[in-house]
Amino acid sequence: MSGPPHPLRALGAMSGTSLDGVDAAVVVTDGEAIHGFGPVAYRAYAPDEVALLRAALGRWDGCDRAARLVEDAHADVLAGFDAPDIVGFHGQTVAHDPEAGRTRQIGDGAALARRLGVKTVWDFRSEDMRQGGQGAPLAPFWHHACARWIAADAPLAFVNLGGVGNLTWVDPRIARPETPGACLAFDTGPANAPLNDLMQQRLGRAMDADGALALRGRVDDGVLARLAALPWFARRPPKSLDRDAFAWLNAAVAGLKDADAAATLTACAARAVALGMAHCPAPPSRLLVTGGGRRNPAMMARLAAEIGCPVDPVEAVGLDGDMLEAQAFAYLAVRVLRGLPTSCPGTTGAARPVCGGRIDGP
Ligand SMILES: Nc1ncnc2c1ncn2[C@@H]1O[C@H](COP(=O)(O)OP(=O)(O)OP(=O)(O)O)[C@@H](O)[C@H]1O
Ligand SMILES: CC(=O)N[C@H]1[C@@H]2OC[C@@H](O2)[C@@H](O)[C@@H]1O[C@H](C)C(=O)O
Repeated sequence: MSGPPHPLRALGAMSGTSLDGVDAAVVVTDGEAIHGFGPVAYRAYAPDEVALLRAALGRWDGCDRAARLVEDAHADVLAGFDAPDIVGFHGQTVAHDPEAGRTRQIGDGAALARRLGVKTVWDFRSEDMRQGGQGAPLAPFWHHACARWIAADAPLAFVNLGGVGNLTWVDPRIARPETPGACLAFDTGPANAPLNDLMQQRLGRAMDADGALALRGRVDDGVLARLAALPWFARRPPKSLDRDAFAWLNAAVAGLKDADAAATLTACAARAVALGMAHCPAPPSRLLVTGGGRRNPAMMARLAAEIGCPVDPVEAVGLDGDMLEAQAFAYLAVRVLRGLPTSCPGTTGAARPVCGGRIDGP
């Protein structure tokens, strides 16, 4: 007689679009419910490593040195964990063109599995694209599991403010995430990427730490209005973006003083989320914010001002906003192992629920 599936100790790793480093986290799960959370770790990329990764952005082939760096950085950080049952390895996205049906994450999961001696699930996005999906976002099924873990009893939304922003609306009263009506997800628009690029270009800094510069500036409403008028925002989800899809914003603020430019790009990230809220099937009871942008008080204040429901960092419900994406790939790895779907029409636009990921290793 087969009982309920045994929970596994899954170790997930994510190297996000802001190119800051590798996040790694353990989740104990049967691929459906969350049974517990385990240790986490972070391995920052050094400045020369960031430069190597930046040079790979937009490249559909080559970049072997950048790929080796991604593998080495992951091998370093993942080897520090105690005997996981399975690894979920996202890799580093360097190019993403959903309209052309192509996406590229560098780093070889089979090589990583050999180095770690642990079964590894990777290449999470390709199968979704083959089935007509955007290949992103993939965290939504994890957000759904989190909403059930916190015993939410009404629809709510998660917003990830990484390089790009993405939003997941979930109805936790529906048990399976692939059931129509349980999840709707899409990329909202620019989040930290244009702001980080501005800080790097003008001040040689990686980010507007704590929103200090933006808090001193004035928002240029003309730029915000130009952003809001883009057909992207009216387009119905699912939809996903390349990191640099809104690079024109940096040209749009070129004539503004540093503080005003930072304030304007910060406001753009919040406005993109607010415009995205219109696509939710029903107003969410609350908005839970994850990703680095939740540490930026200027961005959070703009968001709270633009959104018609309570806005809180995910820490308000006991989750770890630095690790949610790494945890997502731990969870998805177990789902792939069990043959459960990792995306569906409501999250990526795939024609049907898709189980996406390659499995390699012992
Ligand atoms: N204290 C802070 N103040 C302001 N901004 C911050 C702070 N901490 C992090 N950030 C912003 O968050 C970014 C990192 O966010 P995060 O780690 O969520 O991105 P990511 O996972 O790489 O991106 P993505 O989710 O798009 O793949 C930083 O590059 C910075 O812009
Ligand atoms: C192609 C790609 O790597 N997309 C990332 C990126 O960063 C945020 C947003 O754009 C999201 O679509 C996705 O990452 C998260 C982990 C996701 O797939 O849910």
